[in-house]
Amino acid sequence: MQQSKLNKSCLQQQSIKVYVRVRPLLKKELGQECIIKTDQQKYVVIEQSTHILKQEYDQVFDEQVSQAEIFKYISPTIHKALQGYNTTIMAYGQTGSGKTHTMFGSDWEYSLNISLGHQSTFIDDLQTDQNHAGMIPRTIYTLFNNLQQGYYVYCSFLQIYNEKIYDLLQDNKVPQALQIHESKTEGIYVEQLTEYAVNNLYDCLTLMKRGEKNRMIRQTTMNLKSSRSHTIFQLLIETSKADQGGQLLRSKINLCDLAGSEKINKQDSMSNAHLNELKSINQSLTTLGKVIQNLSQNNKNINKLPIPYRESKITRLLQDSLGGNTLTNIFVNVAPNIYNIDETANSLKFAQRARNITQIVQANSINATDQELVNKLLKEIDYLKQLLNMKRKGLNSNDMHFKLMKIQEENERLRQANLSVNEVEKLMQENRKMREELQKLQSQSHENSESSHLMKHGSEEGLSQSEMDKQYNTYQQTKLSNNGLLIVSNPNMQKTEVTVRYKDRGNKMQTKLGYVEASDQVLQREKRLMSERKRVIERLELLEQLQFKNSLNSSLPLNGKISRSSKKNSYNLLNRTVEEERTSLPKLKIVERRLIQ
Ligand SMILES: Nc1ncnc2c1ncn2[C@@H]1O[C@H](COP(=O)(O)OP(=O)(O)OP(=O)(O)O)[C@@H](O)[C@H]1O
Repeated sequence: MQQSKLNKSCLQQQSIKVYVRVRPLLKKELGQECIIKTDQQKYVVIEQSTHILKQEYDQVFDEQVSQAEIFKYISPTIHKALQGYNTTIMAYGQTGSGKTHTMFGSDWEYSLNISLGHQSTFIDDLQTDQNHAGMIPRTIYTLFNNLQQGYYVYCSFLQIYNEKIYDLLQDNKVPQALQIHESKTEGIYVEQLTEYAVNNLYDCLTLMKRGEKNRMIRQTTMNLKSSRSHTIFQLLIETSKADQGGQLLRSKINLCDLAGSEKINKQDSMSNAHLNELKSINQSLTTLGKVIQNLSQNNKNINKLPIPYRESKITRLLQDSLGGNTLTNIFVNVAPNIYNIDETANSLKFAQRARNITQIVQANSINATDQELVNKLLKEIDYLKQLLNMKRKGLNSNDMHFKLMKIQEENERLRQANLSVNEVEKLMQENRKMREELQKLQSQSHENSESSHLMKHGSEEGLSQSEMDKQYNTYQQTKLSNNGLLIVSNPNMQKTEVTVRYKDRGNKMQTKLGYVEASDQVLQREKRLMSERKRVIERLELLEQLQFKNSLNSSLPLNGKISRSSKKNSYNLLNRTVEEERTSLPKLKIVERRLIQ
């Protein structure tokens, strides 16, 4: 096996690109003095007695410049990501300066003309909209529009709140703080962060909206909906087919919306929670400032300063974006009014320093037969299988042990063998398929748990099927017109979504979303399961007789034959239902034939 290494394409030197964006005055600020001027879309000019400056940036956007116009400067980096370059786009600035507006947009899907035929309208609007959708939805749109066959996309979304990392795509009631790790193949990564396999633009936008909803926000003096956490929405792009040189491409797009710094307002009484947030936001931004300052000085000095990446979670996670192999674009958002002049001057100082940082970048590719990659894939596949197994068992009475056992044996065989490029490609596809199945099961089990609760309420109310259907239709329309993104799906056609009414403890009428299962469909499913179970048991019994006849007491090679451990495990499984008989039964048939010969 070859040594683990990231293959290097030609190295390029690249400065961090810094864009300054000045937001317009908000309604509540109308009439206030604007102190920021822009010149030739390159310079920021401030001429006040306390602050006089004229500074150059890669681009300066005044309040007139639309989101669509701004995205034109970002779009080339997204294309670079498709060639294997890691890319980061982040927004920095004081609270209320327009970071979230720049990255996500401002309630854009509500403001657009989204009707019941929402999908095409939504996409058309994203294409033509000038001012609502921010850099993240536009990045997603551009990425999927340019994705070639054989490219896979995975998506994750995290927030750092009070110096703890949380997964924004898990609707955990008690969120679990996650840990940062570093490995040779992965670089710096967050353990247990869910990575969703996304196949299209809709799925990806839906995840973005789901995560955004889970983010911590609070009303502050500066902003009605102030983000209280740093977020990173990450898209991982991988090729599933190696090129002629046996290389697989792998790159990341980090889309980061930082929390904004905020002054302690002595007049306002702040809650302890608010003060704690403020302290940890300001501390992490100070560390980010130090990192940027030292990196920019190191560019000029021979004596290198230490870079305090580890002093905050955000700098640790962005380590590669700030001082490593990444094409980095920073938006520095500023408010235009005199009231914020000190914060604006600080933000511009940060922007100047960031501009001095140069990075050495290269496209990433991994040798498909790299031992570390292979080990990682095998480990992941083992893990996913176990998860899948548990999920499947939790969902219905079908038992997947038999299948799992077969796959584990196959895995063991692969582990001992040197893998060819083709085999690694197969592993990657298997991994992807399992992730997709797991995601489906996860969303189904979520629906199921909601369903049993709501079914109860539905029956308590004694709603008839037609009443439920009527309410379902009303619900469907509300949901589509409210959201515009989520499709109410009914994947296995065994359930019908309804809105059920019920009385709460205070005897007040409430409505909730629920599901009803058509009874004949349930019966049919049970019947099918029973006959599958019977057939599998018969096969296993026959196999046992044949093995006995042939006095097969020693292990056989695994490929296409059955081992002693399989035999033993098969017997343990006799009383369990096996779901995927179509895949397991043909294999058993082959075994029988060989034994008879
Ligand atoms: N370019 C812009 N055009 C129109 N409105 C804007 C623009 N930038 C910001 N706003 C508005 O200003 C307000 C504050 O913006 P936003 O929430 O994006 O700030 P922020 O920097 O993310 O703040 P925080 O750090 O507190 O989360 C919002 O109401 C937003 O819609």
